[in-house]
Amino acid sequence: MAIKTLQKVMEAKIAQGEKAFVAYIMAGDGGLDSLREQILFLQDSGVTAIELGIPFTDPVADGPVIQEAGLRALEAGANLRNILKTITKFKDEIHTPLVVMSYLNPIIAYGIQDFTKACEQSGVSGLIIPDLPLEESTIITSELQDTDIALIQLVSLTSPQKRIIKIAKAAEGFIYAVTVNGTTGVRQEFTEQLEQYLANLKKVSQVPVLAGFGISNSQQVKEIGAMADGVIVGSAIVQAFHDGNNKQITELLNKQSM
Ligand SMILES: O=P(O)(O)OC[C@@H](O)[C@@H](O)c1c[nH]c2ccccc12
Repeated sequence: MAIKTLQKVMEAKIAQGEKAFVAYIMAGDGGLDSLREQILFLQDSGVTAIELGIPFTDPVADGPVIQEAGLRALEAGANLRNILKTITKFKDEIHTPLVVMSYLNPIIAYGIQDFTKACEQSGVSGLIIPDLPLEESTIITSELQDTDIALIQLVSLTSPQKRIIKIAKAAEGFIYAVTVNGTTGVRQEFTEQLEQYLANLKKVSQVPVLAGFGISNSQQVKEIGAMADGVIVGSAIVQAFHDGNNKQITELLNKQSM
């Protein structure tokens, strides 16, 4: 299996002695019209990849900030289909890999084959499907095989080592190391186990290991970034865009200095 673009981009960043930074946004929060602007803003800010959240009525892994953003996006009429269609319109302007994060339900409703085709047409480089366990992932990996779209696997603090090794074997793009037990959203403190957890993942994984959940300020970006190959920041960016505080996002990235 050829190495996919998303992974190559991550590896190139890391090879420069830098850390990867993935910024999550809720697609359609602020209306579908603001999607282009938000993506280009993050691209200009120098993020390594952009994670596009698809709004869903039952986002079991999400905390209040992303839940509310999802409701606003749904109210604005955003859905998987029109989000992908919107991106297709300006895909030539996007040079930063896009990762679609969706729960399984909207993908099944779309139809897996049609969804995969639409992702290819809009230039999507990766997928995160948090409620699709590795054991069932063939329903989509069979469609992704001949594409340049990577299915990102998630690992949690409670994953047993045997499972971690299994996931690492199947991993492509990067491994998403969830850093908290619970839902997305800003945290003040992280478990003492974090360093060991991430070190172990890096040891068993052939692909970059990125840490996400709870990371919201430059101090945390730096500290947790140092333990992994990079970080993923969601709620803090979603909130900043909602507040019109783009400067805060720039600061988060500028002080990255990892
Ligand atoms: O918001 P946080 O705590 O910074 O966490 C990242 C996260 O938002 C993003 O990657 C994400 C949003 N919803 C998810 C559901 C599952 C896995 C990951 C996600």
